[in-house]
Amino acid sequence: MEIIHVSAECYPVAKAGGLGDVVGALPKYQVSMGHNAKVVMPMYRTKFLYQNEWVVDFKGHSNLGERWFDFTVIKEKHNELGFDLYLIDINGLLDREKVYGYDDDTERFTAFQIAVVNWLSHWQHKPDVVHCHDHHTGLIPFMMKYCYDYNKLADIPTVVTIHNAQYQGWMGWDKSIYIPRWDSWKRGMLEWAGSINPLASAVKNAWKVTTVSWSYMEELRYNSNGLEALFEYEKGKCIGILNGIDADVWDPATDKYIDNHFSVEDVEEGKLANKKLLCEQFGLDSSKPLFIFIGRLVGEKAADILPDTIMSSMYNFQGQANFLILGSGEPHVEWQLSQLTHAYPGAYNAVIGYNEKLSHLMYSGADFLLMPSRVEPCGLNQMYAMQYGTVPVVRSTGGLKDTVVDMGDFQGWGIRFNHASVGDLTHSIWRGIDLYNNNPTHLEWMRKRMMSIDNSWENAVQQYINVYSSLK
Ligand SMILES: Nc1ncnc2c1ncn2[C@@H]1O[C@H](COP(=O)(O)OP(=O)(O)O[C@H]2O[C@H](CO)[C@@H](O)[C@H](O)[C@H]2O)[C@@H](O)[C@H]1O
Repeated sequence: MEIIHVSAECYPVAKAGGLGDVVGALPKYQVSMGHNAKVVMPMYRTKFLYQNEWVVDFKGHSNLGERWFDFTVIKEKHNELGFDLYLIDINGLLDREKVYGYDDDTERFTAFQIAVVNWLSHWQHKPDVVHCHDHHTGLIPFMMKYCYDYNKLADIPTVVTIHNAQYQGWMGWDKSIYIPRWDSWKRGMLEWAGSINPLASAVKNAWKVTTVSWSYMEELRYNSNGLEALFEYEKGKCIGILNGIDADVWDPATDKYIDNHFSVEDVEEGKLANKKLLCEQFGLDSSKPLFIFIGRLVGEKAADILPDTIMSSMYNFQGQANFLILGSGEPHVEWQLSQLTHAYPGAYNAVIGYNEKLSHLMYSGADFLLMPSRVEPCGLNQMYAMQYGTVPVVRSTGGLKDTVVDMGDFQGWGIRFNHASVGDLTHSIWRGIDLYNNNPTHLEWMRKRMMSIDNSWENAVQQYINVYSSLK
């Protein structure tokens, strides 16, 4: 099958979070199973662009309201990622270093989507499916059906995958002129609650909607930032498919970012060697359990409860644990987490920023990973942690619920709790400290158990292929 993935992120070209990981891996595994998967994304000015060779595939032009723009589609020459990678360049809009966070993100991603459909409309043949990811590509199913210039694409099946329904790309109706000439009788197919809502539009117009875990699919019907009724109405075309993890990147036996490789057999020795490195680097005590947090410091991840949880753990458990945080996000949380380094030298440290290499060392050297997320569609961190024998300490929600079984349950290997609160998280940290200090044999068993779980992409890929096939 020929599958076109359209996304704002794709690792290692540009990644801001889990979306990048998924779009960097899923097409590669689809290709390895005999399909012809391609990715098209914006041409940001990232390292990957300058380190690889490109050929021009197409040049076109279009309008964003009254603004005329030229675009160029370039293709990576040597199939470095294991699939065809296309980048779309639009000067003045996409030629930036970061993926998101600019005042004109609406204009940037709308122009990107227009360029994608324009490019597809010039193809001599039709792909089997156009697979859009998140709201940045959410207007594409509408454009393919209802924009006069592009509705020859209307019979190509579209699938949208929701990685995160918190962000929906809302636009005021004044921006409706950005969308190329469209059938104004269909305005309802763009709208939700008075705005143009690209995510809602994707759910309405795509032939099939998927999200990244079964539990999150259920949750969307009662907690999806305003779209609950829509998910209830459209539930017939929605399906949950759990993400996999990319074993080429996330395997403690081969990980290019760590020096001390290990596998199930030598997990204790391997992890300890990495833990010692980490503790040396961050002034921590490797004889005590090491709890880490990696991720965006935002409300959705409940990063705001970390400072108080760390203070309460330091007070209640009298320095029996170490903490190391890596992340960036809301400034007041960044500030609080930085300040704590002065309060607890030797037991706590924080790196504010984004650091791919350090994240690998942390997954491999830590004992416990904290994920108190308020919302977690799938969560990759806990799956990476499990692959590296690090016990996930997670709130029972979304994909966390689907991938982690509490150690109190039959053959469980994780720690789960119910509320994103300082009390629940502190209690879970205590369960971790107790396990580490008083039951190391069971901890070792849990590490081996979680490392032998198969979270590979192969299974998920087959489910996506089944979805595409059902649309033929
Ligand atoms: N400061 C930092 N330095 C280095 N690495 C960092 C980092 N902050 C985050 N990361 C990395 O970014 C990724 C985060 O992935 P997640 O899936 O946990 O969350 P995210 O909310 O971005 O993804 C959304 O999409 C994914 C994919 O579908 C869903 O799993 C998830 O639930 C949903 O919220 C991991 O690879 C993590 O290691």
